[in-house]
Amino acid sequence: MSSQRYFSTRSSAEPHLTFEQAIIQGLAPDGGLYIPTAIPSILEGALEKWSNLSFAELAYEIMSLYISTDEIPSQDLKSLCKKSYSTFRAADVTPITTLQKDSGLYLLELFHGPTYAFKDVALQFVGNLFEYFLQRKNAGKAEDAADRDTITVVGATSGDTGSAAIYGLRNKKDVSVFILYPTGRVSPIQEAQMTTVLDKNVHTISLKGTFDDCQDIVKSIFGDVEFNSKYHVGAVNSINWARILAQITYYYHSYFQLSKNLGSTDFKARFVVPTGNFGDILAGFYAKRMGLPVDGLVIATNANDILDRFVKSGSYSKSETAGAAPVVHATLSPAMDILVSSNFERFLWYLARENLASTNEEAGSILASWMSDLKTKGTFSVPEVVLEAAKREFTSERISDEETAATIKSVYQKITPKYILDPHSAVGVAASLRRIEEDSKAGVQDVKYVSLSTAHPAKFSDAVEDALGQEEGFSFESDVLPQEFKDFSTKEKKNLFVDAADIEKVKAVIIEELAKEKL
Ligand SMILES: Cc1ncc(COP(=O)(O)O)c(C=O)c1O
Ligand SMILES: N[C@@H](CCOP(=O)(O)O)C(=O)O
Repeated sequence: MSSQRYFSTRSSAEPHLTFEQAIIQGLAPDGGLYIPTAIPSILEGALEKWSNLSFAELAYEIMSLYISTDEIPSQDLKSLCKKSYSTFRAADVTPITTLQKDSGLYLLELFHGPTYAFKDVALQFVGNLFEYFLQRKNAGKAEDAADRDTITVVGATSGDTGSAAIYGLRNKKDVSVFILYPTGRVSPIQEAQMTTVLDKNVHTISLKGTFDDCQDIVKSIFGDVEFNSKYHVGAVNSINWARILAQITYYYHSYFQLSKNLGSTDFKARFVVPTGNFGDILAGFYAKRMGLPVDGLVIATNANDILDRFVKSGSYSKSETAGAAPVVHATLSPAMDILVSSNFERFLWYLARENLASTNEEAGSILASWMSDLKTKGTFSVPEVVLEAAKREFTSERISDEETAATIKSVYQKITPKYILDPHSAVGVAASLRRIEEDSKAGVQDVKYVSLSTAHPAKFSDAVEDALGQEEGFSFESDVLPQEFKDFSTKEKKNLFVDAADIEKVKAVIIEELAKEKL
């Protein structure tokens, strides 16, 4: 198969990169996100052929459609997939569990990886992929050679990407990791997961600001040509195409599990995704476009609802009402407290290309214009034809904190007694329950809702304790906390602090810390 090439959402006139180049580059020089020149279709009979594969085998089959053997030989890619998913606690890696059979509600548990959040599925793979590319580039060079290829990973997190990236990249040679997170806006467990990793090449930076401030600084660092060319900046956020690619697998794997569970494929599969940066559900979009029989993709947001507002209005606006200042709400699901969903740009490109543009170049220009308006005016609107196309791919629900807490409680009490949801998963389940009720009233049948459970409840004690603390016999300590989390309080920690959303201060810290690594 000829190798896929990758180009920027903002200008396909730029050089088309190989898979390796796109992964190492992370973000395009024009600020755009890399997308493949084509979304491959699965072959006739693939669904039947793949239905009994292991997660790692299935990941290989899917990734092979985007990575040609002249870039990564089959055996190497199989080994990368096998290694990446050998670290998961569940035999099925991402098992499906039945929440409520009668109403067709299922939960896709994505939190059985090393850091107990769905980010592990991609970041275990990304860490091994970076290592693979670097080992290949540095083959034959001395361990201390000055000309070794290196990567300085700079990532932003609202809580889960950070630890998943650190656990995916720690102990990797020629890699340094810098993770920015908003001070006081991640959970204690999320912070401890990051700051208790004392490896010399791992650095966490607590920054006074929001996740969006951290994300904007990361993107600006990628745009700093001099800094980037000197330090070879790498991306672990979902701006990196490898993150999206690796997340496609669990849509297929869960569909196969559900088909086996039901003993039939005669159902309509609808995936409900608690959404913040749009990377998780975008993988579902690719899965569907490739040929997975997906009857619907539902965006479930918390009060930070830029995506829900877009789906309902066609306006992509930082402010909730015209003229008002943008606000990032602190919610029970903090990892989704995101103002601008950076990955939405990839989907917007397909909307522009398929509904407005006659060439890729024209679509890139439209995207560049929309992104420029978003930056300068805080908003842009799309034509009706584009909004209608968007709604054929995604619908959306906005879930309040009250509904989130009520859903944690109702699942625990009656829907699936004693099952404990984390608040992000509860956003998705609340949206699913809303849809199930609507379907019932409308007489819609044969729908199965797969709600993505994106984190283990142990990572969000406040929300879980608030919702369940009064339940007889409930104990967060004994019912929820894994032993490894109990040890955090006594572990040594290291952290760095930046007192403002200031890119120069962040760059200075990175430079200083890189120098220390060499001592
Ligand atoms: C636990 C959890 N759930 C859901 C999300 C939303 O995923 P995405 O950002 O890919 O939309 C995130 C991160 O954003 C998360 O950390
Ligand atoms: N919720 C995320 C925010 C960053 O999302 P990403 O998918 O772009 O890494 C987090 O947990 O950090």
